[in-house]
Amino acid sequence: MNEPLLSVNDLRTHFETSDGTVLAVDGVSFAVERGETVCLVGESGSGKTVACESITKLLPMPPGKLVGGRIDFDGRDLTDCSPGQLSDVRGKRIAHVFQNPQGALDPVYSVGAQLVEAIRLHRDVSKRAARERGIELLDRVGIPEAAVRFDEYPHEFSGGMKQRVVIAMALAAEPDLLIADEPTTALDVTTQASILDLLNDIKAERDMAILFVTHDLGVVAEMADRVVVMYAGKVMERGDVHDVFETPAHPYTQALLRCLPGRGERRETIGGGFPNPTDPPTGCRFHPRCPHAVEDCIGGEQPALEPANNNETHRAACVFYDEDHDTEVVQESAADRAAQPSEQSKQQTDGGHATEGGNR
Ligand SMILES: Nc1ncnc2c1ncn2[C@@H]1O[C@H](COP(=O)(O)OP(=O)(O)OP(=O)(O)O)[C@@H](O)[C@H]1O
Repeated sequence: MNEPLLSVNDLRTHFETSDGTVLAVDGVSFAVERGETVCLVGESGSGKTVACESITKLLPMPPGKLVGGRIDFDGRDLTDCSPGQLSDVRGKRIAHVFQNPQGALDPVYSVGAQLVEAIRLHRDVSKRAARERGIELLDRVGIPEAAVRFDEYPHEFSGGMKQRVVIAMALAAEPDLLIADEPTTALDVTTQASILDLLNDIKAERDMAILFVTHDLGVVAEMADRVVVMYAGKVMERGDVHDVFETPAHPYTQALLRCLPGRGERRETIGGGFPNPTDPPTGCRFHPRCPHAVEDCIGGEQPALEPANNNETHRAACVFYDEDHDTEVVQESAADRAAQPSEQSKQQTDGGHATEGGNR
């Protein structure tokens, strides 16, 4: 079998802060194959962005520290690269698109000048050829009258159009992997849908892989081939999108899926608070919020990712999938979930309360 394009193994990225060590990413493993979209999902603070930033060491301040693990990209260990080797990969083979397109564009230069620079950084072409390629790219990402708008400045573009420009700049390098971190969160629903369609079309045309970060499971359903569910710096579940949506194995994934709007009369929230990232619970990090938690969930380390539903590619980090426990206790199908109100919604109806997760 071919090696995956990207393979992240036991990645640990921590931040030293005055409150203690933030275990932002704490032993995370996943892979992205060529030409596929993998979605990283989980509540705010789960470590999705830090995991992505760790891949090309674009870590924010105060300096996050990659304290362990290995990141292999196309056969090269990125954790062991010199800054020069890393800059060959960053922006060329791996491009990033972030939530806020404003931050990615320089207000002082025209969109075209920035595109030409991005193109010439990666290709030895004349200014004229770069201009032609830039107009082609703007046209490809759905900017009307691309030749005219090429010479306009970022402030002359709407939020959705700016994000299209940023995607055009990312594509200038013809990357093998696009890391898209909540690229549509700041946009209205219609613009969001058209940008997602655009990314799907480009992926199919170019056989490009996408690592897509979102907390929106509706977006996952639109985009993902495979899903990695993160919680408090750990992977709780991963698998093919159909398996994870139809038979979610980890109680955390089941709870997240109940929060999808449109399933029942009101949008649910996951009960209990999100853990303190400097002092997360022992055992399964989700155990204080888990309706199925038993003694074995409380101590030690996060359970290993074990095959769920006898499927090697669908795995869950929950004690109920080891050989000592009865898996049926936590198994739930999409049909069961749609038919039954959850424990949390019962509590809400009974006057109990549930809180949105998130620590920022
Ligand atoms: N520069 C930093 N300094 C200290 N802690 C940080 C820093 N950046 C992120 N963190 C912490 O790392 C943890 C993971 O953050 P991260 O942004 O990766 O979460 P996320 O899942 O992407 O959330 P969101 O969906 O809100 O973007 C959080 O506890 C966050 O507060």
